[in-house]
Amino acid sequence: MNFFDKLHNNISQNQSLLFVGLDPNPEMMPAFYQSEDVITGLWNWLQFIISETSDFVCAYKPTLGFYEALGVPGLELLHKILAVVPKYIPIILDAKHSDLNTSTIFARTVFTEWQIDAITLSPYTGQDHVAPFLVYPDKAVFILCCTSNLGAKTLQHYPSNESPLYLQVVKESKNWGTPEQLGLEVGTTNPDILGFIRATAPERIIMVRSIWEEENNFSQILKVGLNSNGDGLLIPVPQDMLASPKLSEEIQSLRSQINHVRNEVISDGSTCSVWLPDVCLLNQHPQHDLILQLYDIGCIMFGNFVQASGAVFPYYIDLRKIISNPQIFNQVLSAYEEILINLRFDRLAGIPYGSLPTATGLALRLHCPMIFPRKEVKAHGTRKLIEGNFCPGETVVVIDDILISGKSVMEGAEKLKSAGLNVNDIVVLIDHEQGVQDRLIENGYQGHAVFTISEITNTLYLSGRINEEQFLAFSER
Ligand SMILES: O=c1ccn([C@@H]2O[C@H](COP(=O)(O)O)[C@@H](O)[C@H]2O)c(=O)[nH]1
Repeated sequence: MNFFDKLHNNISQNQSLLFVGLDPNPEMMPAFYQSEDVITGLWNWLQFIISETSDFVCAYKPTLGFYEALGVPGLELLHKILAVVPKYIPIILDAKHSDLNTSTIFARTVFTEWQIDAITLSPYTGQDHVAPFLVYPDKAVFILCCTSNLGAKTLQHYPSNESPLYLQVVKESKNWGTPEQLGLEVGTTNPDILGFIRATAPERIIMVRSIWEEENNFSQILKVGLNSNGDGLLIPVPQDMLASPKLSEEIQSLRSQINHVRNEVISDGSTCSVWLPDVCLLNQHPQHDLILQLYDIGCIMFGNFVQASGAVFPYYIDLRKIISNPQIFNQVLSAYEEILINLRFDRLAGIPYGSLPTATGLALRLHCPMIFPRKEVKAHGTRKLIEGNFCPGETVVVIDDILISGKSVMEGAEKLKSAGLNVNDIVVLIDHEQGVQDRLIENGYQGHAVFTISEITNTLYLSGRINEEQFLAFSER
């Protein structure tokens, strides 16, 4: 089971967003455990914490630095602790690892040998550093975006409060991994900061830190950080509570207070005016979320746009942007894949230039060879009309982005046919409708589309993304 599912199972099973730090910090160890040698005392204390809290938390978070500071016995203690945490509770190792040259080997050790579920990472070495951790599909990372440390302010708020670096970290790291694999770590006592981060990353899990430093902000912090389902936050159990002999009672009381705020957020959300259009899930398009995401990243634009044919449409679709957003690109590939698995073909062919990345992604996913017809034939070199290897007589499925008149995709298909290949099926993401499918059939092709332009506009309108005027501009075309 992957980290995300394991976490969500625990959140619903234990009805808790709380996580507990399993930190062998001798300075915080209660007096009761101090008569023994330090490692034994810490081991007994941490075991007590686990037994008192395992029914009331969604995750545990050991901090690597505390174990390392105890030397070899500390690392042995870490392994003992990892072994006694119930297997169904995910473990997030707080390592804030950031070294590029050790990331591959460190990821392997932590995820395969130590069987840790997730790890915290610092963002400054960029995606190159995070990628080795993301090659483990069942594991996750939390990117440190913001800390409450006063000394960090000059960096985090650089260059200005309107456009602070910490928000840039959030925006950039969203491109590194899916919401299931990449969450954010945010230390703050300021509800505004958490609110900005939540608005920038509505889909991410945020592990909050330091929120207990100003306890009177508690409810406000939760309200801005929780998503509309009343989750999306991982909340730490205050450190001093872990030294209490009544830990189990205290953590249950804290859980109730948090769940009270969660319920308020859920009921506020259910009476909000934008809820109504979304409420009928029965009519929701299967690719509803993908449509909204394509709109949100600017692939679907409104206005009067002149098409290659000279016609003016009330929209323009620019699917070339997808490649800059790996998470959405992945979903787009899955949507094509659902259609392709029902077709018979020997090779995939992308139509240049817009559909070459998609065809390449699909070729890798489906382990299927790819070719492409050139847009223009070079006057030098091989002068090939078609790039890639093929055998005449093979069947090729053509991949394109959008069908408007069908002209460009049919031109590509004709080039493939002139080289002795069979082309029956054309698969696109968007069908503009207005008779283009019939035109394909008249020319001997079967068109398949993930969604039509009316499905897109209906979804955008029902979700409140476009207004009535924009919606009607489509229906009246
Ligand atoms: O909104 C649009 C409209 C067109 N394109 C580009 O045009 C072709 C499809 O046009 P046909 O008339 O079917 O030849 C498509 O491949 C795009 O490259 C677009 O991107 N967005």
